[in-house]
Amino acid sequence: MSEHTTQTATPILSVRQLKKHYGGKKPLFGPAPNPLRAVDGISFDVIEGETFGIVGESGCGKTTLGRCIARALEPTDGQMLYRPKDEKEPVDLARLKGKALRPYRLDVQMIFQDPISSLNPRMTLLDIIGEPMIVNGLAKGAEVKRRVGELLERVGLRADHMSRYPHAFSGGQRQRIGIARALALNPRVIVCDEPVSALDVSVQAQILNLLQDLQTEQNLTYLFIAHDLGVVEYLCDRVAVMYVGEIVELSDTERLFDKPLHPYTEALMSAVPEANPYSVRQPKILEGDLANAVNRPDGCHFHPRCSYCVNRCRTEEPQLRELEPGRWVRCHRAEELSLSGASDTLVEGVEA
Ligand SMILES: Nc1ncnc2c1ncn2[C@@H]1O[C@H](COP(=O)(O)OP(=O)(O)OP(=O)(O)O)[C@@H](O)[C@H]1O
Repeated sequence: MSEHTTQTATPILSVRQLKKHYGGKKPLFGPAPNPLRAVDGISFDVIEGETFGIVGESGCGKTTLGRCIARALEPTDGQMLYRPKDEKEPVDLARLKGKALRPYRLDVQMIFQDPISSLNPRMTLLDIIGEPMIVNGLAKGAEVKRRVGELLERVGLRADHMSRYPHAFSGGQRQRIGIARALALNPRVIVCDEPVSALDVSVQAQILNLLQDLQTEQNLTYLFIAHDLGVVEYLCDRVAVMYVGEIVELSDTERLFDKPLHPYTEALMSAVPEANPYSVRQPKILEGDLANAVNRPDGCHFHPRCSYCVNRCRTEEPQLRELEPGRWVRCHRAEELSLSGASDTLVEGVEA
């Protein structure tokens, strides 16, 4: 059975009990310290062609998860079962290394938050986009130039820009270069790590539209990491909400924003500033800091910050369970709470 999804389509990627821990090695003498559990037993399926959002506060493990999936980091434990295009059986990206990993590694590319630091300032666009093609044997000679020109035009730049360096471009244009570089390897899955959060709002919309057009054209699958819930609501088909290395809620986007099931999701939504003058929303302040990923609170890790906390939450750790088809939640009280969604906030009878 597919875990944490009720979609019937075959997943392109099935993440199972994925862990990435830092530290915790036993010293020569004395007990091993607790590791930092950046990602701690995460499972979900991603369907081909969908945009799967990953949200949560800074430090909850989103980037670590994305980097493990793109194999920029080696997971500590768990599986990442990827279904290659012409092969029936999935391969476990978490287990493969070196040469065996190489062909599949191309299929999963990453776009980074900061287009300035992710592009080598000493390389021209031709080298930045063309070199990975050459290294991976996808093109050589004049073919490289032709492909780079095509890619630049496809992402909204000009082919004759290829002789320039990244510093000659604006933030939005640099993100377009980052997208062209990811596309150069003909990926099927792209991990987009906060791709628009460093950009001006007007430029954000252009980049999001470009990503959507590319997805339709090339049947790309996106893992979209973000903390801007507006962007997530606009772009994602399904969303996983993370808290200290774990998924606390997983749902299709529409139902998540309409009626969240986890108090943490409700608090994240409530924290989004509203421009609507008719809103009667009382923002739920998320008190305290994100729990410490080395010494997490007993019971539900969110309980010290939760306004719905009861005794059971302090002692018994909730499991991620399917409350409605396709809706997973890690909260003992999910059935009895009636939480506010993003649209639950207007004065009655007044349209936004
Ligand atoms: N190389 C590392 N060594 C030790 N700890 C790390 C390392 N990388 C990340 N961490 C820790 O892992 C946890 C998760 O970090 P991560 O960057 O994945 O979170 P995030 O949700 O992506 O945050 P942000 O939105 O700020 O990027 C944090 O506590 C972070 O300090």
